[in-house]
Amino acid sequence: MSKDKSFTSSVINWFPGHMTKAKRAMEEKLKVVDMVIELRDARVPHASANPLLSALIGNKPRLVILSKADKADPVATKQWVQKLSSENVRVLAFHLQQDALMKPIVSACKELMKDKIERQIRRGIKPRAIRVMVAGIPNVGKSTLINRLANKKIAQTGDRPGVTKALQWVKVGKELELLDTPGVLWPKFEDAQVGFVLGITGAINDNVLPMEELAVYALRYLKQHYPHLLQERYGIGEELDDPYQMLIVIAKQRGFLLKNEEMDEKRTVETLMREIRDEKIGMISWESSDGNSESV
Ligand SMILES: Nc1nc2c(ncn2[C@@H]2O[C@H](COP(=O)(O)OP(=O)(O)OP(=O)(O)O)[C@@H](O)[C@H]2O)c(=O)[nH]1
Repeated sequence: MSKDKSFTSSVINWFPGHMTKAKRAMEEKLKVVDMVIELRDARVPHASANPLLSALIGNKPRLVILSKADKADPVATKQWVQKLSSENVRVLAFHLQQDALMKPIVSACKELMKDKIERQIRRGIKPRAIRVMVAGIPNVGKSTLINRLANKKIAQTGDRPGVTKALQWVKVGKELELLDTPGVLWPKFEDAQVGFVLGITGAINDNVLPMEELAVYALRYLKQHYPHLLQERYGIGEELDDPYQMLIVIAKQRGFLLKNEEMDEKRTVETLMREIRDEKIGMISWESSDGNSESV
């Protein structure tokens, strides 16, 4: 893609230059917690991860929660859950607004902290509640998760630059205590592909995004991985490979044509992107676990 460079830098510039502050705030919080709940978007589990988090967390146990699982391809999500799991890392996937969260999350945290708790018991120490913080990139579902676990609406300020707030704990049942503000971190910016999939899933403000480029990326990807969904929704046939031609098919199907019979590109692109984000096309994952060598 010819505009890869400018695209990546526009995405990077969108994140305010406060990464050092965010990192420091995260380090402060990490000092007082036993473990971390890291949120990632189930549709883009690689791109929505923060590149520094593993180093920051060190050997503290981690529960990775893949949010928005209701929007992702369930087969891909299952593969990601397996891929990201390890001895010190459990992985769960949820529709954060609808699924029962409390039981599986408390139980995963207890499981991850089992050794430490057992050591305390052996030494005659009564184990206290497990202290946990939630961390993740913007818009990944941190507030939704904290509010559901706390069972009330907690005013969120996050780690916004300039906002200082005393650390507050929220009780989650008897066995867990959660920091009421999450750690907000930036996503990976390693290449344009990451920027594209974050843009497509709505993690980045549309105002800074070249929407036609996102649409072209999305159509190419869908053609390769979910051709039947393109066929079902827009009647885009097997033979069509050129994303621009696919846009024309969509424009014709919807009647998005200008006076001269040319396609109304802006409207077509906007409609396509909206329908992707609203899962009108289907449940789609934008990264496959085979393509990404990462484990956490
Ligand atoms: N469909 C769906 N939407 C979700 C899910 N989790 C969160 N959302 C929506 O995603 C949007 C962002 O959620 P928030 O909880 O505000 O995310 P956040 O990480 O706190 O966002 P910042 O405050 O920007 O850091 C909201 O519109 C939520 O309703 C989910 O599992 N499924």
